[in-house]
Amino acid sequence: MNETNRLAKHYDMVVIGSGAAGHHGAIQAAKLGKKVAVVERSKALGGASINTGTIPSKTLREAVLRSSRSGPTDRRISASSLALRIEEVASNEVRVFESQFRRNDIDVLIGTASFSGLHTIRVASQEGEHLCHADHVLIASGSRPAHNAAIPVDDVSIIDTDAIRRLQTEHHVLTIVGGGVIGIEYACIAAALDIPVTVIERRPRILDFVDQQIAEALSYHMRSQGVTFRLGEEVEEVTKSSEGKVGAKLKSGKQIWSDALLYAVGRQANTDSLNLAACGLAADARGRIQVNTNFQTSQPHIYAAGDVIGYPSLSSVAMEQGRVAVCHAFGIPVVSVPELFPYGIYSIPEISFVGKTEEQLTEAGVPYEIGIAHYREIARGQILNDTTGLLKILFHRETRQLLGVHIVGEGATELIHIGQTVIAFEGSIDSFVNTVFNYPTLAECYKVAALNGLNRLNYSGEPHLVAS
Ligand SMILES: Cc1cc2nc3c(=O)[nH]c(=O)nc-3n(C[C@H](O)[C@H](O)[C@H](O)COP(=O)(O)OP(=O)(O)OC[C@H]3O[C@@H](n4cnc5c(N)ncnc54)[C@H](O)[C@@H]3O)c2cc1C
Ligand SMILES: NC(=O)c1ccc[n+]([C@@H]2O[C@H](COP(=O)([O-])OP(=O)(O)OC[C@H]3O[C@@H](n4cnc5c(N)ncnc54)[C@H](O)[C@@H]3O)[C@@H](O)[C@H]2O)c1
Repeated sequence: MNETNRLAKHYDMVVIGSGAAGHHGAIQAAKLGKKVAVVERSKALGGASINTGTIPSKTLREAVLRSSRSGPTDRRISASSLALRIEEVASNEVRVFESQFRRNDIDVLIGTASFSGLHTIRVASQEGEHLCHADHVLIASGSRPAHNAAIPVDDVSIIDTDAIRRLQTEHHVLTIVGGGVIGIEYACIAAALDIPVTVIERRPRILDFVDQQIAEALSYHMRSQGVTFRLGEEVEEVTKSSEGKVGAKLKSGKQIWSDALLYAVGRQANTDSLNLAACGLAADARGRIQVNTNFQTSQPHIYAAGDVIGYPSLSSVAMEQGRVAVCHAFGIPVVSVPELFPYGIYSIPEISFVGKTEEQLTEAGVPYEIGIAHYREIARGQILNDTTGLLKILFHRETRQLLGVHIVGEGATELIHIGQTVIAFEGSIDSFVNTVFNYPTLAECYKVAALNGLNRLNYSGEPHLVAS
C-alpha cells in the first residue's frame, strides 16, 4: 500500500450514488456487516428516483388527478401548490434515506466521486478532497436527460424532465418531443390539466415495447383527452420567437408552435466525472458501462447497477440490481428472475405488464390463447367510470399456464402483481377460475379474463376441459 492509500479510509464497499441502485446496494452491504460509504454529489440524497424522476412525476400525477376529480373549477391547480406537494413528498423520502443510512452505520460522503486507481476513490467537494480505499465498488451514478445541441434547453419554456418542479400550469399549449415513457406520462398529466399537447415521436407508434392492443387503448383515451400525436416525425430544431413562443421544426418540414416544449428523448448515463480510465473501464456513447449477469464490470471487484448500465432504467429494477450486485460481491447467493419483473407506466390510465407479449410468443412458436376482461363489464370498472380499461392474459393452449398479463386502466400497476405471482409459481389460469375475488374489485378481471380465455379454447373446436 502506498502512502496515499495508507491515509485513505478503508471500506468493504464504496457505493457511488445514492439513488435507487446505490441506496439498496448500500443497505444490503451494511446488513451483511460490511463497512460501507455512499458518495453522493448532490446535497439531496435519493438520486433521480426521489428528486427529479419517479417520485416527483408520480406525486405530480396524483395531485393533478385529485384536483381534476374535485371539479372543473379546480382543474388548473397552481404550479406553486404542485411544486410544494412534490417538495413535501421528496423531502420526506430524503429523510427516510438519511435515517436508514444512519441506522445502518453507513458513511454518507457528500462530494463527487472519481477513480484514482483500481481500489481508490477520490471524493471532491467544496471543502476539499479525500480518498477512500474500497475492497469493492458499486457504481450507481444513474443518468440525466439526454440533450442535443439543436434543442436549446433553457429551463424556462424549453425544458427537460429535470426541470419538472418548475412546470407552469398556466402554459396554454405544450409540445412534447419523445413518445417514450416520460413523454407519455407527462402528456397525460398535461391533458388532465386541460393543456392541449402535441407529442412528436419519430417511431410509427408510441411505447413500441408495450402490447399493441394496450398501447392503442391508451392512444385512443389520450386523443379523447385532447392529445395530438405526430408519429413517424422527428424534431430537427427548436427555436424561440420574439414573443417567446417555442417552434419545433420537424424533418418533414412541419413547424409546431407552443408556449412550452418538453424534451424527453431518453437518458445519458452519468459516467463522465468518474475518471473510469483510472480503473481500466470505459463507457459507451450514451455513457453506459457494460456488466455481466452478476453486474460485474470487466474489473471483477467493480460492480455497476441502475441507469448507468442502461435498459430497463427503472427504479424498481435498479433497487434489485444494487442488491443482487452486492450479494454477489460478498458471496451471498440470490435468486432474481428479470423475466418476472413487471413494468408500470403511469399514464392516465395506467399501463402495466409482466411476462411475455403476444409478439414474443408468436416469434417463439408457443401455442397460446388470450383472455380479455373489459373494465366496463366489471362492476368496479363501472363504479370508477373507467370504461376503456382492459386486462388481457396470455396462456399456453395445452397446459393453460399463465404466460403474460397486460393491463391498461385504473389500478393497473397494483393489479399486475396478482398475475406476476401466478406466473412466478408457474400457475395456470385455472387458479383464477377457481378463486373467489372480493366484489366489487378490479381483481375480478382475472377471473373474467380466464373464463373468456377458456371460452376461446372451446370456440376454436378443441375439447371442452372443465377446470377442476
Ligand atoms: C420523469 C421520470 C419518471 C420516472 N418514473 C419511474 C417510475 O414510475 N417507476 C420506475 O421504476 N422508474 C421510473 N423512472 C426511472 C428511475 O427514476 C431511474 O431508473 C432510477 O432513478 C435509477 O436509479 P439509479 O440509482 O440508477 O440512479 P439515480 O437515481 O439517477 O441516482 C444516481 C445518483 O448518483 C449521483 N452521482 C452521479 N455521479 C456521481 C459522482 N461522480 N459522484 C457522486 N455521486 C454521483 C447522482 O447525483 C444521483 O443522486 C423515472 C425516471 C424519470 C426521469
Ligand atoms: N413508469 C416508469 O417506469 C418510467 C417513467 C418514466 C421514465 N422511465 C424510464 O426513463 C427512461 C427514459 O425515458 P424517455 O421517455 O426519456 O426515453 P425513451 O427512450 O423511453 O423514449 C424516448 C422516445 O423519444 C423518441 N425520440 C428520440 N429522438 C426524437 C426526435 N428527435 N424527435 C422525435 N422523437 C424522438 C424515441 O423514438 C423514443 O420513443 C426510460 O428508459 C424509462 O424506463 C420509466
